[in-house]
Amino acid sequence: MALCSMFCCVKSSNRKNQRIKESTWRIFSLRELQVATNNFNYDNKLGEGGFGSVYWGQLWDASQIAVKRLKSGSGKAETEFYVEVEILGRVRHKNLLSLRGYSSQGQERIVVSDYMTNLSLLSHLHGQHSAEFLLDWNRRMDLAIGAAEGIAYLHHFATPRIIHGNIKASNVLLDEDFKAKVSEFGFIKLVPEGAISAKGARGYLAPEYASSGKASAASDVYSFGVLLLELATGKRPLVKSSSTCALTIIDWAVPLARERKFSELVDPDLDGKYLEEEWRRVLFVGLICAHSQIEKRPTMLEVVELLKGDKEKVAALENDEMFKSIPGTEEASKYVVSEKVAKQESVNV
Ligand SMILES: Nc1ncnc2c1ncn2[C@@H]1O[C@H](COP(=O)(O)OP(=O)(O)OP(=O)(O)O)[C@@H](O)[C@H]1O
Repeated sequence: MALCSMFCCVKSSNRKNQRIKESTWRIFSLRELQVATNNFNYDNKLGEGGFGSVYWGQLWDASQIAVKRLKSGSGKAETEFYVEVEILGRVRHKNLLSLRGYSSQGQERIVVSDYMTNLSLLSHLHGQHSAEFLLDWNRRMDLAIGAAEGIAYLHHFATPRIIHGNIKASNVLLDEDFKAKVSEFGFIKLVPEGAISAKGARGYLAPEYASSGKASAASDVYSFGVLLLELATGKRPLVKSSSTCALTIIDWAVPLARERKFSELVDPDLDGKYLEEEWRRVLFVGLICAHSQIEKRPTMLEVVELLKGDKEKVAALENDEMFKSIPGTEEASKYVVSEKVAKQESVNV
């Protein structure tokens, strides 16, 4: 908390500065990053994921940065790292967190980006900012569309096309105006295969990605669907169903959506203040994205259109087979299967 307030103080005085520095791309020396992060001090640590740890830092010009130090030993050879990171560094879109540069000395492989003052969707939905209720419905809708546009850019317009591979709430960052900045796109190319299946991605991985270890545009769509469901329901990707078991948010939501029990699905933190039509759109789009049959999932471009409210497409979506009520037994047996799976995975909830 102390660390957070320190960041917030520095934040406002640096806003202007940060905007000016945003687009510069360069190689950092290890020494400069050591100075900026107080030698990768524990107090500067923002968190740790499957690839390594992220530190808050401040450069000589007072701009704030996030420094991702990839796990030692997992580093790619210098040339390979350089090639991949240079490709990612060229990607620019209003809803993607651009890289500022990198450092590659000895065994160290470090990626530098701007520090996002409002942290991540994870911290607002389930973490340190959740009690402040800063994500009203308008912001959530805006974040959903923004993040979808960022990912659609990666899939359909970036050269070469980029698969994100690790879409989740901690990788959707919020800038000072609460606009979505999707981070860590393409990082799966910077780390060894399998790093993603770490426990942090639980509940986000499409079944075919979890079993093959191969990410695809369709597996990104699945993960994005889970994210939409989190925004609509306020639940985590794994929903507690008993003291020892959890369901995926999809298995929890599908039966309720089929029975049109929306009041049981909506995030109570919204306190009834949301546009029903938009909320349903986010719910149904989220569910179709997470369809178990890959070919039924929309592309990210279609997701953007749907979220923006293409009336015909949304109506067709709500009438999709997936949301037709199925008599008793099938629904019940689906729950049992999910519970078994959850048990086998010894999910900790
Ligand atoms: N540029 C940034 N600005 C602010 N916070 C950031 C930034 N980059 C990362 N973070 C935060 O730092 C924390 C650690 O990030 P990190 O990416 O290491 O972990 P993760 O997202 O949980 O897992 P993974 O490595 O699988 O993405 C997360 O809470 C993330 O939201």
